[in-house]
Amino acid sequence: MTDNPLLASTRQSEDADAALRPKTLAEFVGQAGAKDNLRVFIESAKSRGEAMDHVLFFGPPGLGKTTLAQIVARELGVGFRATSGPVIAKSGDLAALLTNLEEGDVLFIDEIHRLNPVVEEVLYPAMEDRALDLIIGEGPSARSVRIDLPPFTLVGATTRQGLLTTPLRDRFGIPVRLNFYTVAELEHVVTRGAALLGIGMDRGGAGEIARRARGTPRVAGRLLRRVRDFAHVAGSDTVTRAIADDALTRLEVDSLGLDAQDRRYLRMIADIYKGGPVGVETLAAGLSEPRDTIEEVIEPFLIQLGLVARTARGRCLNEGGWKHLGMAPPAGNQGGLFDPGEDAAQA
Ligand SMILES: Nc1ncnc2c1ncn2[C@@H]1O[C@H](COP(=O)(O)OP(=O)(O)OP(=O)(O)O)[C@@H](O)[C@H]1O
Ligand SMILES: [Mg+2]
Repeated sequence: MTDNPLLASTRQSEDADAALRPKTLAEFVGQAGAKDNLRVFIESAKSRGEAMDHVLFFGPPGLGKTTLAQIVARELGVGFRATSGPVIAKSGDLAALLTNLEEGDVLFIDEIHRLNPVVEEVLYPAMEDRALDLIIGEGPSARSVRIDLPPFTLVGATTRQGLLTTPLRDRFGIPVRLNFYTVAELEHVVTRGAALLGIGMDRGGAGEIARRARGTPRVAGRLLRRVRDFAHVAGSDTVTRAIADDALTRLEVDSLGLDAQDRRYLRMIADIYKGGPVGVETLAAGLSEPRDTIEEVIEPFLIQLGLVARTARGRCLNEGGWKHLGMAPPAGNQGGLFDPGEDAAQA
């Protein structure tokens, strides 16, 4: 997912993110079910003195996968090694990472759906038997040697759980889905962030930013910084609802939290394809966006809001989508009639 400019800029803001990143489970806002379960698994692993089972975090960008991976290591009181799928080019690179782990360490592999298949093969025995199968020599004299690895916890993160191979997915004992945050949770994220950054913020201001943060803490953090700039220039030391609303409107973030890119996507389906169905490749070409960006970044939130649906025949605008654009569906349009099976499968 680093191939697209949007996510690349996301990566660049990772430094700014670091200041707001919660360091403990207690500080981590929302995702109550996931947190409760993780707490149990962490406590249990600690009391048994064993490495925790492998964990897979999956869900849209910016919901806290990397943050939780770091928290898991910290709460377990073990070392944290981080890498990412596309960076591990050869199986030898992964072997080197694995043999350098210390007992109990967390090895974090971001974008794990982008692992090279040859590298992935090395991971199977490492995850299952905590062993490494190496081939020594070449030709008829080649032999396989098994090396034991220290007990470790693999933490994988992906925005595309569906792209993981079944053997890899099955080897994670603890799969954790992250969901979009509620407005109340994001209000908490904004209030906490404002305090950490020394920004004056009243409840109205926090509520307005939270409502328009696309269900995503990373977006909340980004909007918080931008709104702070507007407040600063306006000579106000407290962000109120009016200041937040004015700033967000100028940033082209609308009442549902959709940005210009989201609206361009909705308008393309409405104006050119009369509400759909239209295939994702066609939309990608029309919007000059990579298909990945559409599927990973744009669509999940619009589907969550019920504005569009993924159907077997393509994307369709739902009634809410037409309404949000202030348009009426053309007569005879069947937008909203969709096959729920595909959405479930895509999730
Ligand atoms: N539950 C939370 N409470 C407070 N802040 C959060 C929470 N989750 C995420 N954040 C903030 O959002 C930022 C983005 O989170 P993170 O980098 O963990 O997302 P991610 O799921 O790994 O995204 P990506 O898929 O792009 O890698 C963090 O720096 C942190 O400041
Ligand atoms: Mg991440």
